[in-house]
Amino acid sequence: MAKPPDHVPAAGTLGESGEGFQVLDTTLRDGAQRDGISLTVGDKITIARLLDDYGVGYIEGGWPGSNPRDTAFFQQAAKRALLRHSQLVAFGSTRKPCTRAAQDPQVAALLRSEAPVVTLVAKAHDWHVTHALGTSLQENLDMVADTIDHLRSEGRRVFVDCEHFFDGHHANPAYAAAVVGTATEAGAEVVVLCDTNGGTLPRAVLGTVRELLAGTSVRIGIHAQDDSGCAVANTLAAVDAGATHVQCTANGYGERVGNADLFSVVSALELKYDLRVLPAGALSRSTEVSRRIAEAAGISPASHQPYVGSSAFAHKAGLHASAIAVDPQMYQHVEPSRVGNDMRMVVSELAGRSTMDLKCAQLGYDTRRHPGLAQRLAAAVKEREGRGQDYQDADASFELLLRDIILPSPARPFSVEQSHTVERHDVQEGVPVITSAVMIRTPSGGLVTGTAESSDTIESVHQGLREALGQHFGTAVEWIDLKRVTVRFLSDDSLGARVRVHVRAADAGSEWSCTGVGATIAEASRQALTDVYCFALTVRHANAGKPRRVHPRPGA
Ligand SMILES: CC(=O)SCCNC(=O)CCNC(=O)[C@H](O)C(C)(C)COP(=O)(O)OP(=O)(O)OC[C@H]1O[C@@H](n2cnc3c(N)ncnc32)[C@H](O)[C@@H]1OP(=O)(O)O
Ligand SMILES: CC(=O)C(=O)O
Repeated sequence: MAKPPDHVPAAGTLGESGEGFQVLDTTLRDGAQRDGISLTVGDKITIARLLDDYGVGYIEGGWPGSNPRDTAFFQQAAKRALLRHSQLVAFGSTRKPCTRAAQDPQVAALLRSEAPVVTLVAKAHDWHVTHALGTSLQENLDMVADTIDHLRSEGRRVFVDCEHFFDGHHANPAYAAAVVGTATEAGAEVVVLCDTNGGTLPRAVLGTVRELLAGTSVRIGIHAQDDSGCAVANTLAAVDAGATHVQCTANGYGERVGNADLFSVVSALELKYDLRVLPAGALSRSTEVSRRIAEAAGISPASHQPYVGSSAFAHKAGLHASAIAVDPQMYQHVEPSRVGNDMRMVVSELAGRSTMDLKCAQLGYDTRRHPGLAQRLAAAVKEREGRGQDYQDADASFELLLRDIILPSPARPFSVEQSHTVERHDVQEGVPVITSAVMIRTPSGGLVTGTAESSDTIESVHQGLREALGQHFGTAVEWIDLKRVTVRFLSDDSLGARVRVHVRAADAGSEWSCTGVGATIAEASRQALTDVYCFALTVRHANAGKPRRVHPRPGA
């Protein structure tokens, strides 16, 4: 583990609430500035509760007075005593030029929010003061001092977000430092240096924060936008230089490309800097909290997000798997369970025997009882992927392939003997009519045919197959639903045009995915759908109610 920087308090020296080192989450304010997010008051309450349970020190709830929903959120938060662990923070700006903070309606709304802490955004770049705000450099300093003074006189703790600090410091270091000095003298508890345009790189952050800290005793914070892909790195660079307050958003949501991701930052601070910034045990809930916040925000979870993404600990390359079989940490920077995530083996043409051994163990099969199985499986997967198949997101098809090899035949509950799909155009209705007839052979050797019509090819094949299965298996197939079907047209000089279909299916208890490939959509979907029902009628039935083993340790 890397040694923490010298200035950082050692683990155990921080208060239970993280007072020694402050984490401020601004998902409900800056996160809501991401295009595509529109949080209702209820969504905000849900996210605030998740963050509060997770244990961040401060939750910035929005800008009271700027819109009805933010105002209502603060009213509800006050009425319900929403937060148990975290401090609620209201965000707003310094007063308007040439007025008094006591007369500024926006500042009054901050007080009315009843939040005990206020983050004030203040201009720190001289060009922004003169050209965007349209006032003098001195008046901007007066706005900072007057607003802090007024809020403090009303009993609020004040954090100051120095907007465009790094660009401003580059252009006019003396003025940027004067804004920090003014905020400090007026009693700001934290002065937060913002990389508002996200263009600053870690080396500049490190140098600038270090330089600033040499001349001030105020607590310095960092707020980094991710426009250069450096928000997390910049946040950690500021901590390296001595910052002890970090502003982040869940899953990095935020204006333009986003902010420093809360889960990456707290994971790094806890696991790599050995700092306790969350209550004991909270870090291991990171993956769950990340996904629940994504759900509340209406954004699909990012599979490749560091630490908490579903692919953060997914291993595809055969050589990686062979070392993981010795010790998973050989190809992992942290143990996945520390952040509540899982290790996952990905089956593909890039896999070798070790991937197959580990994957089979994850699926609950002991390959040691079947000498040569891993090798045969790897060869079968490579050969099929060479024909266009893709097993990466099709564990159920892989498990059927594995069972085809290890079980005495017939391993499957039925086989498709024939299937035909024909399309005609209904002139009266003006739509295509696709008819599919699917003949299956049952375990007793009987033949059953199902026929269906639809305007959609996959639906027609699906209903034809289901009709045939229903005649033999009865209600056993009725509880199966298709959740998602994806079709990809493959162009490969050696194969000619091919179609690949992925189907995600579900019953009341779980979901599973299958794949098929063929010259037509009908052929590819028939293969994938056959796997869907074979899996349901064998593996799902056999495992109903039984937990799957998911974390095989080598030799376990
Ligand atoms: C870097 C950041 O992300 S800071 C957070 C930014 N977040 C948001 O803007 C979201 C919420 N904002 C809003 O709902 C609206 O912009 C409001 C309610 C705040 C203001 O709306 P309006 O009064 O219609 O003004 P508008 O948005 O056009 O302009 C903002 C005004 O604030 C002024 N302003 C900007 N920064 C500051 C500051 N730090 N201190 C004081 N005034 C400021 C601007 O100069 C402009 O003044 P003007 O009214 O004299 O032109
Ligand atoms: C305050 C803020 O959100 C920024 O400067 O980016």
